[in-house]
Amino acid sequence: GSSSTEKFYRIPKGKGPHSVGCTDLMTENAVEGSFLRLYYPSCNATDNEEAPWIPDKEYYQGLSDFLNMYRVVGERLFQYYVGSVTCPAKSNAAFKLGEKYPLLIFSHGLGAFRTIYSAICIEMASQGFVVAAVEHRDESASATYYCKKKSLSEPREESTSSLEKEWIYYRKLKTGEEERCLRHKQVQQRAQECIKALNLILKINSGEEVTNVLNSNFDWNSLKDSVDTSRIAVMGHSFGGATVIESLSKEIRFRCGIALDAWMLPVGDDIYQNSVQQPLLFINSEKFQWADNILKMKKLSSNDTNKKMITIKGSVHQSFPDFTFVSGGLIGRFFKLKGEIDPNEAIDISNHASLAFLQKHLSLKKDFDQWDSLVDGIGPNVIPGTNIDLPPAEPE
Ligand SMILES: CCN(CC)CCN(C[C@]12C[C@](c3ccc(C(F)(F)F)cc3)(C1)C2)C(=O)Cn1c(SCc2ccc(F)cc2)nc(=O)c2c1C=CC2
Repeated sequence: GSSSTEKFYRIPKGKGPHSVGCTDLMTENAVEGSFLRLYYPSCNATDNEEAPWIPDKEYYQGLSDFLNMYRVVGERLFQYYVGSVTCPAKSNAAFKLGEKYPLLIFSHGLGAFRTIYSAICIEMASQGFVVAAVEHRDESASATYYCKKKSLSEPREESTSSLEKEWIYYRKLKTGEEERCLRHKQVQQRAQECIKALNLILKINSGEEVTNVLNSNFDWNSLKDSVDTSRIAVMGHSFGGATVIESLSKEIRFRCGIALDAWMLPVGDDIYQNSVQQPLLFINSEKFQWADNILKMKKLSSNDTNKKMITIKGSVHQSFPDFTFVSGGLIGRFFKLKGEIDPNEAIDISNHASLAFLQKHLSLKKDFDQWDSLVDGIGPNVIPGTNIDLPPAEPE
């Protein structure tokens, strides 16, 4: 129904000129394959349904593991509270032809997965981006899966739409295990998965046939010659922010990056030998950051005018993922899913600053430069740099 509460707890629609579709793509019957949710400008498909926000119950089980809850409790809680939430994008809607769109690769955070940053991805798609939100198989996601090869002995009737899904759950840190070591290995795999996703989209753009092991009726051939292969960026939240930095240093075709509340621990020390040449925007929340984390960002940005940092006042770490929109006031504040700032205001600041930064560094011909002041930390609820007090700089 359209009761007021439902509208209140909804993931915001894209505000740009395009309707948005979304569809899932998985290649290879192996953990080494690519798995991504594509958000894209679509024709105004009225008869398509909105996509399910969290498509399998195993994601609830993975979230319970991640949040140290009993699965039997977590699964029912999530099913009850968010089981019917859809994301405001039309499932498998026809791709909007006629324009070459810049490409954005999105990397999720620790314990997250590909579908829960839909407010950001849908806004970017509505503004004319093709967005590939990858699902990482480094065991940092709450849950993910790959489709096992159909064994020859199995009945081969076409009707068997049920895929044999092999689930991989969140890997907790083992006692005595060095977190830096595990996270550094994971961030390298995550960067490779972003580069693999980039190559996959470019392959599709060139008109090459790609096998989607998921049963979807989306016509991937409609993406032929629709991606602007010279305008590609990478974006991510928290662990995904570290993945942005690693991906930029490994892949020059990523022309710039946006790190949302980056978690710098996984970033190896070698990165500070100026191996990130591309422009990079750090968009930080007020409450998540701490001195050591900020100092690593500053070390990376050492007097490089192409590296910018802004902080959104009143925001928290969870102001970027979708839970900030679907949780009620009480739960939202208890779990720190909402800050003092209204969640919609916070995501608008983040998205507008991102669009302005992307226009500047991908030389887009849009009107996103209207938000240039935000990238300089000028505007309501935003400050340049950080609110964190840093120790006085070491004398040179
Ligand atoms: C439990 C102890 N600890 C395990 C390591 C988790 C501690 N934790 C804070 C949490 C995530 C929290 C959360 C989410 C979601 C609900 C829900 F109820 F709304 F679903 C509740 C409560 C619990 C806030 C984080 O890890 C924060 N964080 C995240 S959170 C990304 C995420 C994951 C799942 C989501 F559903 C939404 C967002 N991504 C990162 O890359 C990094 C960090 C920290 C450093 C690097």
